[in-house]
Amino acid sequence: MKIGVPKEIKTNENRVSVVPAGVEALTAAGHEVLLETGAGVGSGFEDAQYTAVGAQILPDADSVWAGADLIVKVKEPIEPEWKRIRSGQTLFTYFHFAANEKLTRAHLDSGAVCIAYETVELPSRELPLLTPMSEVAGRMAVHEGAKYLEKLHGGRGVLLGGVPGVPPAKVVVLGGGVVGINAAKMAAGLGAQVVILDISLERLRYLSDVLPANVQLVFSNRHNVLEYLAQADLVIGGVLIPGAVAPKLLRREDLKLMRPGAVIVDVAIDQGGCVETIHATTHEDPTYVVDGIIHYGVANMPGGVPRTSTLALTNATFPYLLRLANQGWKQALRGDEALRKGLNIAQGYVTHAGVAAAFGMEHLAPARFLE
Ligand SMILES: NC(=O)C1=CN([C@@H]2O[C@H](COP(=O)(O)OP(=O)(O)OC[C@H]3O[C@@H](n4cnc5c(N)ncnc54)[C@H](O)[C@@H]3O)[C@@H](O)[C@H]2O)C=CC1
Ligand SMILES: CC(=O)C(=O)O
Ligand SMILES: [Mg+2]
Repeated sequence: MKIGVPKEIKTNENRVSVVPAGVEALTAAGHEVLLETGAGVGSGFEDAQYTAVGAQILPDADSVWAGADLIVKVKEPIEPEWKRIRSGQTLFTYFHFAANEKLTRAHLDSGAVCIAYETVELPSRELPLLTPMSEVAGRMAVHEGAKYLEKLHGGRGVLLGGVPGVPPAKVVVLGGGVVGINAAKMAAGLGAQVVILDISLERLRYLSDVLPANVQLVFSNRHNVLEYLAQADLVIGGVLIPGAVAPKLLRREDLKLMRPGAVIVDVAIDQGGCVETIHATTHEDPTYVVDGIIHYGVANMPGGVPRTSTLALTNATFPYLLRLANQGWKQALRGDEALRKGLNIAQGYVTHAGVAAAFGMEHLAPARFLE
């Protein structure tokens, strides 16, 4: 099969979807890898490292998209890329369709098969292709939050860990999944006083076993969210209903309860965000202020640390990519229930209930396309 690796063009996105080790395994299995020149440079991989293991380097994105049966990316194709998508082509990447109707309609119109990293789901309910980036973003949310709490950046001027004689900052984490546990570990390690709110008692029990004593576990309901919000210096949003638009846990009027100069890092922004006043921002211009509260809504946070993120992402995605290449999408999805849950759009139809619900559309079960 011909596998295309375009250079990511979303602003400040320096990850790449396949590393040289992956190309080596794909070419050994008899596949051709078409890589856009410079695709790996932002993650520290030169073209020569790819050609050494059998990749063909193509001069531009048009030739990669035109030549490949299977396109593997990191981020959703953005508008300038839409005209390149061909009917029948398979796309394997993050899409986050439920947050963006225009994106969804463009992919429906393309006739392509869209398998979304973020909804591949194991029987344990783990999201194996989202997990590594949620680990990165959860950890990074604390760095970013600490930075914007500095006075220079408009924050309250509070140091997360405090110092002897001065109490530490209060960090409230909404959702105790992968983002939540990673954020909590980092914030707690810096000495902050952390609260995680989640609706899953099973998850709260697990978190109480593995997290240190400066992390409090609280059941998430509106009453409790507002109580902890009022004391927070930093709020980190990490709730998720897989594939669906994120529930809004903070409303605009709630910001008035918060301390001026407090910071919200809404990691859940890629599914629309869990804060009513959040909108997507970029690494170049990551924050804005509403009612005195700093909002951070970067939708590709791991793109800011591309070396770590590319290695972490491709460790997880590669086995699935190899299966798609070896078997073709239909056979690979027939044999793997987890990967089948990744099918969001096929040949003009929505195949994921969460995406369909976001826009009041109908959806067909993936099985309909695998006969
Ligand atoms: N902005 C970025 O660059 C990135 C964003 N993300 C996003 O971060 C979000 C979280 O991802 P993960 O932690 O991997 O998800 P996860 O599935 O591991 O955790 C989500 C948690 O939210 C909890 N939850 C659901 N509804 C809730 C509610 N109403 N109140 C409180 N808790 C609730 C669930 O019980 C679960 O524990 C996703 O939208 C993901 O796409 C992930 C990586 C990078
Ligand atoms: C998960 C995601 O959207 C990202 O890593 O950019
Ligand atoms: Mg994202």
